[in-house]
Amino acid sequence: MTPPLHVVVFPFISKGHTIPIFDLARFLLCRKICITIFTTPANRSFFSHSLSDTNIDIIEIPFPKNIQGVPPGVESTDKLPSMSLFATFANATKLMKPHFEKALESLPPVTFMITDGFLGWTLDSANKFGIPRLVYFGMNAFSRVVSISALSVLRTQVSDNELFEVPDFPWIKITRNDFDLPFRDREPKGPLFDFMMDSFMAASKSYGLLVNTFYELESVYVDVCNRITSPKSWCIGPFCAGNQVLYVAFGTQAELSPEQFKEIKIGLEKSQVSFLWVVRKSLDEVDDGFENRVKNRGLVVTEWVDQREILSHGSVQGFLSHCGWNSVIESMCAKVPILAWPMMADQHMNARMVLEVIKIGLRVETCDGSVRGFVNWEGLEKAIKELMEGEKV
Ligand SMILES: O=c1ccn([C@@H]2O[C@H](COP(=O)(O)OP(=O)(O)O[C@H]3O[C@H](CO)[C@@H](O)[C@H](O)[C@H]3O)[C@@H](O)[C@H]2O)c(=O)[nH]1
Repeated sequence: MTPPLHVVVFPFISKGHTIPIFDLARFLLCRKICITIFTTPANRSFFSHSLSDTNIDIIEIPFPKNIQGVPPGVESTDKLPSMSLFATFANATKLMKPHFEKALESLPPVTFMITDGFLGWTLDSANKFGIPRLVYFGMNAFSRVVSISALSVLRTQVSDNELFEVPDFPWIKITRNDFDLPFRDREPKGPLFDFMMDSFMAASKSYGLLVNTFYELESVYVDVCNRITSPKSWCIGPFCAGNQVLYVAFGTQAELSPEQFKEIKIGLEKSQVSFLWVVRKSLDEVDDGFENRVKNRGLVVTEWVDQREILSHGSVQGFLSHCGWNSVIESMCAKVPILAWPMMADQHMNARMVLEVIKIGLRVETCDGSVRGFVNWEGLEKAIKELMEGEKV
């Protein structure tokens, strides 16, 4: 058996950079990737608390002491007395390099690392250990390419509030004041500028950029980004939608054979999706370890639930349903697409309506292609993946 992929993750020590990385890490966990995440002692409790439901290994390495202007114990940008200390703070992280490398030495083989763009110094460590570095920058493709394209105009005399066309995107008008200091200066310089240039330089020599966006949202800007900058930007967001939950419930009357039950369990396990499965009777007399194997992403409930509330939860992105009319209409109201698995009564007609008339769902595949056929785990896994990930397999 091939060993699981192992990824080292090092978010920048600021909440706005760390929180999306937690989402990304969960996304990787769902794909059976082992994760080791780095942070500093003062951030440890935030990490442990936020990741308490996962098996992510947290390694803390000391944050440098006696950094001028940075009070002792301040290890996150939200705790800085003033953001004017940002460059000093961010530059101080470079002193963590020996600790980071010492920790890397003792880890099992690392497949790749994902480190924040502001931790540009990790590129050197990555190269030393022969580990590809993927960079996470908090910004989207639009902000990035519009800023790059505007550089030539910022070098001119254009005044602070004068609208100008962005050279590569003439339909966008911005002003010099849309940029922070020192970047809006005609000739920007200073510690923050130098720090950013170093960060961008390190990113450009890395393996790839992970962007918290999706291609369809800003395809024009992503395409330009990939044309004028390197390495490639991979749009794998939105990270916050990484934990999409499939709600599985077959109403109050449908009966499933033990064989069919077994296939559902395997299908849910293999699909790797997060799920909430409401069953009318307990899963099995024999404990086959199913609930334990899916414990970080799947929940089986045997009690009555508030289905409407579940469907209206933002994480629920799909409903594997028997297509009882109440379930269909509740799913529609909650704007949740349906994976239809009709079983009896009007449900077959409802499924046809869902698929062929209002087109708000897909259907599970039966072994013999008939509407009442047995559904094996492969057919179920395939349909779940298509519904949840848009992947036609
Ligand atoms: O734990 C639970 C289980 C069910 N529900 C609710 O119970 C209702 C279930 O209704 P439905 O989805 O229509 O399923 P059935 O109970 O199976 O419905 C029967 O009645 C429907 C309406 O006539 C028919 O369309 C179905 O084929 C028939 O099986 C829905 O409102 C659900 O929200 C909960 O709130 N919590």
